[in-house]
Amino acid sequence: MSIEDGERRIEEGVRTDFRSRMDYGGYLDLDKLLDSQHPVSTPVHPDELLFIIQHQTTELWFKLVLHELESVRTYLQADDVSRGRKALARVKHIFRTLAEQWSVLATLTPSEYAEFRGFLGSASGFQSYQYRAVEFILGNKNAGMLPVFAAKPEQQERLRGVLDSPTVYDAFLRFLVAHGHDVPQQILDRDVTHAWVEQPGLIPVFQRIYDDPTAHWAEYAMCEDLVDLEDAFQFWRFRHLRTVQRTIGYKTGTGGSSGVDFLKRALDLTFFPELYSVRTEIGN
Ligand code: HEM
Ligand SMILES: N[C@@H](CC(=O)c1ccccc1NC=O)C(=O)O
Repeated sequence: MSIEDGERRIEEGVRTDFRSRMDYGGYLDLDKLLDSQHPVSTPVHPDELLFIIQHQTTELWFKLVLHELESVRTYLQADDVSRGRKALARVKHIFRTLAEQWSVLATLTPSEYAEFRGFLGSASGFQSYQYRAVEFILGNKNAGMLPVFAAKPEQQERLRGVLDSPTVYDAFLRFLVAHGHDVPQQILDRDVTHAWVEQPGLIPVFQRIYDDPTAHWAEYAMCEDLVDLEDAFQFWRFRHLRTVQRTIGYKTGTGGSSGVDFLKRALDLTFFPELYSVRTEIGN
């Protein structure tokens, strides 16, 4: 009998004494994690906890995204496309989850948010160092973001490290060269500290792959994975924009930007423009 009087019987072997054993909370450092929510509103607004947890969970996922993207780059450099694709798939699923998570924050009404927004001062997601690092490693580099982190030298240095390193796309182009594709040398020699700008010289390279996927399956699959990733990332940006619009309308941001209009312009940023442009040529 599995249920008695509505209770599941706890089996004999189930451990209950953790005075000298590793337990759940210890392993996960839950004391620290669950003691990290500090509302600043006075009196504490009941919805500020939602606001904090939504950000903290996002930052935790960003931490994993960055870690996985660094490994995608390493796998590509080591010519291990299968493992690269697997790590990329994980990142894609994280972004889909994060895009979906906006619906939780959307339960915060404009009037509820207005009641504690003033307590946030000039804090803004614009100052998220991990978000910026993810943008950088994917190619949206912008050295102008570094001063934002001047008050946090450790973060600023890590961000500078990502700015100075090749992107996932740079690593992918080298992978293509190793597999016999004719990537123009001046593209390979680019200054990796700059934002990626569309390179028409890459279109024929991708055209050759898309014209005969069977002959270039690994490269083809990786191209499609990158498109999936850009789509998922843009979807996150879009849902952020729409959540902001429904919550603060056209107010200027706490970070000092115009707000919705500034966020809209981020939708024009792109990581892998040639992978979209090549689609225009398919079937012609
Ligand atoms: C009601 C909730 C939110 C509002 C009203 C809001 C509003 C804004 C605004 C107005 C900006 C532009 C910068 C500024 O002037 O402040 C911004 C940027 C940003 N926010 Fe939010 N945000 C919200 C929730 C979130 C959440 C949950 C995250 C997750 C970490 C987030 C991450 C970001 C990031 C990364 C940026 C920089 C975007 C960029 O540079 O393109 N925001 N937000
Ligand atoms: N920029 C937002 C404030 C905000 O959303 C925020 C404030 C503190 C920490 C993170 C935030 N999230 C995203 O910008 C606003 O203008 O209302």
